[in-house]
Amino acid sequence: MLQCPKSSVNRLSVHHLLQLSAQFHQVRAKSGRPPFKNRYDNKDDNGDGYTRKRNENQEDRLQLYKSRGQHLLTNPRILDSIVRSSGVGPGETVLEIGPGTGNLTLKLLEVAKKVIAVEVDKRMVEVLNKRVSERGFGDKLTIICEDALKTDFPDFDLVVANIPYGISSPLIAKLVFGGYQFRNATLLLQKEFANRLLANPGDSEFNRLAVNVKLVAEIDHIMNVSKRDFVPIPKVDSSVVKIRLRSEVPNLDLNEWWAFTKTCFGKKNKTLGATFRQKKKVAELLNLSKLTSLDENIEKHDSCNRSDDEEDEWEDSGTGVKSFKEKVVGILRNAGLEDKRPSKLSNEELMHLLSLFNEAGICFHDESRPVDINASFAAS
Ligand SMILES: C[S@@+](CC[C@H](N)C(=O)[O-])C[C@H]1O[C@@H](n2cnc3c(N)ncnc32)[C@H](O)[C@@H]1O
Repeated sequence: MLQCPKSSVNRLSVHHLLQLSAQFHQVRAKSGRPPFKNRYDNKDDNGDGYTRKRNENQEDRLQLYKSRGQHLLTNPRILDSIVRSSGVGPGETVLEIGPGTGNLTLKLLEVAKKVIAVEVDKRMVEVLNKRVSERGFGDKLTIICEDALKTDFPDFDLVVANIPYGISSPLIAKLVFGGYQFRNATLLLQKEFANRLLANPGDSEFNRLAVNVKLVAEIDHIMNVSKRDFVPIPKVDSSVVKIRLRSEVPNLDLNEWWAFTKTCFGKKNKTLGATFRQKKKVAELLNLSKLTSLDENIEKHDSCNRSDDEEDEWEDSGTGVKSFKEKVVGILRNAGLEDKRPSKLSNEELMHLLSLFNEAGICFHDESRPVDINASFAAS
């Protein structure tokens, strides 16, 4: 009788599956019936690293960890569609984040000039290396065995990747704000996350990440992918999106913009009036504005822009919190935005509001603190 270990199916190692399979084949051989052929007996390497694992002893213990987002895309039709929709050409270098066992990498190597694969898991890298050299593509592949969020990427033309979903926000922020020049990024993302990225002002999913990414890039939906196309099957469906950097981006201080959108979208369903009336927020902005006005250039600029009356009011206000709050809310009111929710505003409206605040000497970015894109976008 076949015996299945008591561990759950998700934790069933390939080693156990091989044992089960061997027992099954022995029973069948004893019964005199011809050997049973299943899809795991195939020698073909049709982009399914999992299939090969069952044929090769050294890979038979490779466990896939959910914590690292290790869901391998195994449907060759979807893999082909992703490569086709990326538009990668024979002269181009592709950056792939999280190549895993190489299902997508092998498809990319067939058409690209070069692939740079960034993979954090050494065990995956071993399998990838082996499969790629067996197919004679070794010269075209560079593997960087590091955390994609902690390493600088070499030059590339395109990104094509089934990324670990847990790092989607900071990774996309790194790609679009990291100073990289590339034609486009074709990414497989969790469907809900993709919907948020694709959302427009007024949509319920519209959030800070969408606001920020749309400032510098355009995003298109390419296709949906069923959870059943992955091994192991995840809980969620996926979507492929294509991100293209805009050729012209607004001329603004990105640190200031990120800090501003963080304030506005802190509670995205609150009106801006309610957000900017919060005592803590008012005190924070007041402190920041005082700090910033110590800067020589800003001091000059402020003095030029403030009337004597305004200057007196600023200085006479003791802690200044009350008059500062009135000033902040006054700006919102005059702009007709006091009762508006940030998720209903276009980027142009938000940029206009930021310029009004800045002109009034109200700043959002604390220059004494270094900006960490990973941390800043981790929770978007
Ligand atoms: C969703 S799997 C995709 C595997 C393969 N591309 C496929 O489609 O079959 C994500 C891969 O990203 C790797 N990974 C997870 N976190 C990473 C990180 N911070 N940097 C680089 N790779 C990472 C995982 O080890 C895993 O191999």
